[in-house]
Amino acid sequence: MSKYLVTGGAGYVGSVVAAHLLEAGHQVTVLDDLSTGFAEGVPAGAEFVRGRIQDAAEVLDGSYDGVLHFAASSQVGESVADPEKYWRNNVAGSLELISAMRKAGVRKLVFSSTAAVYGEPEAVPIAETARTAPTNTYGATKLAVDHLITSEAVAHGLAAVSLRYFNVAGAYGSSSGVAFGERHDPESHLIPLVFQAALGQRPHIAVYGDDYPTPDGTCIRDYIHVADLAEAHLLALDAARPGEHLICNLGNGNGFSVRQVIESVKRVTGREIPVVTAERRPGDPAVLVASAARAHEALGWRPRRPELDDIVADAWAFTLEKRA
Ligand SMILES: NC(=O)c1ccc[n+]([C@@H]2O[C@H](COP(=O)([O-])OP(=O)(O)OC[C@H]3O[C@@H](n4cnc5c(N)ncnc54)[C@H](O)[C@@H]3O)[C@@H](O)[C@H]2O)c1
Ligand SMILES: O=c1ccn([C@@H]2O[C@H](COP(=O)(O)OP(=O)(O)O[C@H]3O[C@H](CO)[C@H](O)[C@H](O)[C@H]3O)[C@@H](O)[C@H]2O)c(=O)[nH]1
Repeated sequence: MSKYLVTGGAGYVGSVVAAHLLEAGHQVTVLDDLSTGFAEGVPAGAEFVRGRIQDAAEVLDGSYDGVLHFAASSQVGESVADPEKYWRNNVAGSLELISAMRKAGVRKLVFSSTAAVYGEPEAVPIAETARTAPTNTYGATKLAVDHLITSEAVAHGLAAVSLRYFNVAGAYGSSSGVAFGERHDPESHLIPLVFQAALGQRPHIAVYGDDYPTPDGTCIRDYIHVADLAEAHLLALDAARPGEHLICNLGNGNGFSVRQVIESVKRVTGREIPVVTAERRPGDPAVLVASAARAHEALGWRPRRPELDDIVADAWAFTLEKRA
């Protein structure tokens, strides 16, 4: 059994990973300022400290075996409108966290990076060796933290893994029967927005552009089940080596179009979904699909829930449970 600090463990991905760590028998402390997370999202069995990563030195000591770092501001549009918030929270916050880790002698880190570091891809599927050219401040700050981690590994022997998530989706029902899913406010992600249209909470779903060079003209993305993502984090903790910074994409390697996602939601929910076609959203690449080859080789990771309907069904079950 090991002891881990999970920053951002009251948020969507962090709460699911914290639940997986607890189920694997580990001890977990969640550090979260609840800026976008929910105290009830912290899984039972985890210690909860309400606080900021900027003050991580007050929490970390030599009893921790590692840190899983999810805490961040992560809305692309907001990052363009208010870049200072993103440089401060994501980059300066991570610098304080990494510095506190060094002082406390905590020498293992798994970091939530993003496909947004690549920007408009030159080729798909996207490998980790692809050019990094983020098209928004959010992606730029995540790339800066990746560089920060590399230099810490080289200079001070940190054992580190960055996982570059593609489109995280779905929800997780833990063995204790508690479900963890996506609750962003405002919501900007496609699947929860299509649910809102299915529930009549918004008049329709707007498809952002149907003139892309794809088979049905709508954007293609690589949707990965949050529980598959969580399993990769536990494997990453095992794979981390002192002085090395391993970077792995996390996606299924399969793409689905916006229209395919809407069709899947129709099948799963059995509901009508009003759809309108809207302008392209600025900065949206036509196709973003991961090469998951390195995650397979370096982590021994394989997604176990790659079917879009299964991902959508789990997310729908969580949405209904939250409404009940
Ligand atoms: N959801 C996705 O599709 C996706 C894709 C790629 C990368 N990511 C990354 O994964 C991580 C988790 O994303 P999520 O979707 O779960 O987001 P989320 O907003 O649900 O979770 C982030 C959590 O971090 C907390 N937090 C933010 N700043 C903090 C600070 N300074 N100190 C302490 N806590 C702080 C928030 O309160 C929240 O609980 C983020 O780093 C995000 O950039 C997410
Ligand atoms: O109302 C909507 C919302 C989204 N979309 C489309 O649906 C696709 C998926 O959009 P999301 O906003 O759900 O996800 P993104 O692909 O934009 O973003 C994801 O990938 C980014 C990297 O590019 C970041 O990592 C981000 O956190 C992650 O959610 C995109 O083609 C988008 O244009 C619509 O058509 N209508």
